[in-house]
Amino acid sequence: MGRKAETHCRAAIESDILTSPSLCNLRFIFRLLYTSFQGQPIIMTAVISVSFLEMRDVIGAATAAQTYFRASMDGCVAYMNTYTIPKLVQNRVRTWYNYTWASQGMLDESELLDKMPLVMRIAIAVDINLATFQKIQLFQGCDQQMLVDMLLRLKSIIYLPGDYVVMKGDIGKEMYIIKSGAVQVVGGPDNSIVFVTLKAGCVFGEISLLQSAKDGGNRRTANVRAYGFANLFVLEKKDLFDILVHYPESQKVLAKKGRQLIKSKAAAGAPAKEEKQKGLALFGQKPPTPKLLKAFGNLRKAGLLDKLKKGAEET
Ligand SMILES: Nc1ncnc2c1ncn2[C@@H]1O[C@@H]2COP(=O)(O)O[C@H]2[C@H]1O
Repeated sequence: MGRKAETHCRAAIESDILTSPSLCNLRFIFRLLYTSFQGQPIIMTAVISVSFLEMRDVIGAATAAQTYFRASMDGCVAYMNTYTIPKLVQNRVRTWYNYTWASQGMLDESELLDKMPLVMRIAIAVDINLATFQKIQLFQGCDQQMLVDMLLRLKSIIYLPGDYVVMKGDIGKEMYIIKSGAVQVVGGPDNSIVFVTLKAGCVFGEISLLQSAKDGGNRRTANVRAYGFANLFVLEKKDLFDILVHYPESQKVLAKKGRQLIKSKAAAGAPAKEEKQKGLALFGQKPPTPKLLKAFGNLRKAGLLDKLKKGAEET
C-alpha cells in the first residue's frame, strides 16, 4: 500500500496531465511529498488519502477548462478549413490559442469574473489593478470611483508579435493599457522607424479617443505594433464615455489632458532627440508609467511560452 503511494506520487510528478498551467502547482505538491516522505510510506499514504478528494475536484475543474479550450480551438480550426483560410493565418490563430492558454490558463478572463456578484468583482479588480491605475499619469486627478468603474469594464486581449494594434488614420474606438509585454509606435517607410517602445503599465490609443470627431480629431495619430507577445487591457470609447457621464469633474480633467496631448502633437517641431533627427515624431516620449501587478503571473509556464514566442517569430 505504502509502496503503491510512492509509485503513484512519482507517476503524478512525471505525468503529462500535470503540465497544464492550472495543475502545475499540484505537480509541485507531489514533488514535495515525494522528496519529504520518501522512505516513510505510511505518512505518504495518509497525506495522499486526505488530499485525494480535494485534488479530484481541482483536476475535474482543470480538465473541464482544458476540454473547453480544446473544443474552442478545434471548432475554430474546422471553421478555417471549411473556408480554406490560408495556412499562414491558420498558424497564427493556433499560436494565439496556444499562447493564450499557456499564459493565462483560460481563453477569456472576463468570462470568469462576469459570473460573480458585483461586490466580489469590485474587490478583485481593486486588489489587482487599482494601485497601478492610480499611478497612470493620464488618470491623475480623476475620481477614484471612476477608476473603479473603469476597471470593471476592461477586457483582456493578447496580440501576437508584429500584429498591428492600431493603424494611423483609423477612427479610434478604444484605448489600451499594457498588462505585460510591449508595443512600439512606428512610422516612416515600411514602418521601419520606431518612435517609442511602450512597456507594461503604459497607456496608448488615448489621443484619438479624447478628441472630438470635428476636423478628424478622432483619427489614430500613429501605427502601434506588438513587440513580442503583448497582453493588453482594452477600454472601449463607449464604456469610457458611459462612465464619464457620471463624473463631470473627471470628464473635465481628461478633456484638458486630451487638449494637452494634441498640443504636444502640434509641437512636433520639438520632439525627443532621436526622433527629431528622423523628423517624423509626433510628440516627445511619454514619461514612464508604472508596471502592472502580475495578476496572472503564477500561471505562466516559461518553457512553453518561450517555445511559442520562438515559433511566432519564425512565422
Ligand atoms: N511619440 C509618441 N510617444 C508615445 N506614444 C505615442 C507617440 N505617438 C503616438 N503615440 C500613441 O500612439 C497612439 C496611436 O493612436 P492614438 O492617436 O489614438 O493615440 C496614440 C498615442 O497613444
